[in-house]
Amino acid sequence: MYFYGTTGINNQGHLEIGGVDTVQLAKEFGTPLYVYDVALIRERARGFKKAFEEQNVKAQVAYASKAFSTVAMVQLAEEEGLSLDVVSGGELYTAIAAGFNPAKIHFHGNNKSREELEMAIDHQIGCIVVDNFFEIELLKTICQEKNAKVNILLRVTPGIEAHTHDYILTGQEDSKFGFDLQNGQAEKALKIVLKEKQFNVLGLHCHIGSQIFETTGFLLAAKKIVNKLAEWRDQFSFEAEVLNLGGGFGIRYTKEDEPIQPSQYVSDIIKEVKSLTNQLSLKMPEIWIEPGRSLVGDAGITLYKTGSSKEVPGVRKYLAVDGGMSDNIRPSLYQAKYEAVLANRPLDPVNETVSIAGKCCESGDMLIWDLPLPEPGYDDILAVFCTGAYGYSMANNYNRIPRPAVVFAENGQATLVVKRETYEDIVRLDLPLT
Ligand SMILES: Cc1ncc(COP(=O)(O)O)c(C=O)c1O
Ligand SMILES: N[C@@H](CCCC[NH3+])C(=O)O
Repeated sequence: MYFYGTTGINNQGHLEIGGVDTVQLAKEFGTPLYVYDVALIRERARGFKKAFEEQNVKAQVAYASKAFSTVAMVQLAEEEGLSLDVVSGGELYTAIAAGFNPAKIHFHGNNKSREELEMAIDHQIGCIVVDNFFEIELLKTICQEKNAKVNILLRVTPGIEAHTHDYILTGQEDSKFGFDLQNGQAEKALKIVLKEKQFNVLGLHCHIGSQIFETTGFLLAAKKIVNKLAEWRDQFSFEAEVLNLGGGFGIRYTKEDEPIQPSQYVSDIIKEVKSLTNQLSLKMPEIWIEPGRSLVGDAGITLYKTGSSKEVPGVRKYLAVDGGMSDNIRPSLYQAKYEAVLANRPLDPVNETVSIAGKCCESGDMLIWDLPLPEPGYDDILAVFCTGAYGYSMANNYNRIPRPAVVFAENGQATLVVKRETYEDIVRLDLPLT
């Protein structure tokens, strides 16, 4: 059994997190329930920040809020001195509603709407990460209308194929994101934005993918970009103040995953950028990163109640829980793997192998295949680990299942930070036939 952060077993023999008994949590707040170990999120945030401070490099650690965006989470990010990456009007609205300092917000996205860009400009956010030629024109027009000047980064694709699931590759040439560095698009974009007085071009951004376990991809990306920066310094007298290398740092979901320390990614990246800029006599840019999963992923667990089970003789036993792909779509979408225990009796001898099914009307709604467990009964509490990133944020109402509540646990204190959806919420936007 592997425990993350403050997760462990208490005197009652129950799983606890943040000093709070998970069986009590399930009783008080119902299931399914997302629970976060706040101390672990703080530890992860401080780890990234410290890694930069130790190397004495100007930096911003921007929390990629797509991993888990709620008002309380954004406030926690601010408490920890992080910047914030948002990718939609909804995430930006959440940040503003949370009172997050707009100057530390970076806005991403491959198809930001006019309304979203206007919202970003009106709130004077820190920077807009420009993704494509269409956006350059749109942003220019809006800035002219509003007589505004914005900080921008150009998102470039450096042609890196990170070793991860195909669907979460983003740094390769054939990508819907960004300007390609090698086929001349990035250079063409730079020439355009440098001419526009509405833009203050801070530098470049790239994101090579997600759930990456090696530093090689980041270093290769840095090398390609810094080499290009040297060419651009000579051609256009442009020197980047900022180099944003995105997020994507991998975490441990199961025992097969062997992540490296955040400080390792950071120190390898810094070493590489320092050495490259030195060689090419470029000034050392600020390094920005955008971790999402690695800040919140292993700090979250989901509690479910067990329900029906079905034996397929000689094949397998299915055990159904009261959630599924509606609260965690990652197994169906990416064949993502998770580990889990019975939270109400984690120390019971493991004597069964069961496959955890969700309750959605979809054969692919399976949370975990072949999970070793003590023989489960009806109404046991199943705790699935490492659901803190892209769980709540990708939750949906398929089969009109209400989305679960979210609780923050810290120092023995449980705080409800997102209420459970109700059936009234489910029909709230529906209009009857007239
Ligand atoms: C531009 C950008 N930045 C940051 C992230 C965060 O990635 P992760 O949660 O893997 O750290 C993503 C998602 O992959 C992204 O697309
Ligand atoms: N949502 C994905 C990762 C994509 C990240 C955004 N570019 C996941 O659950 O792993």
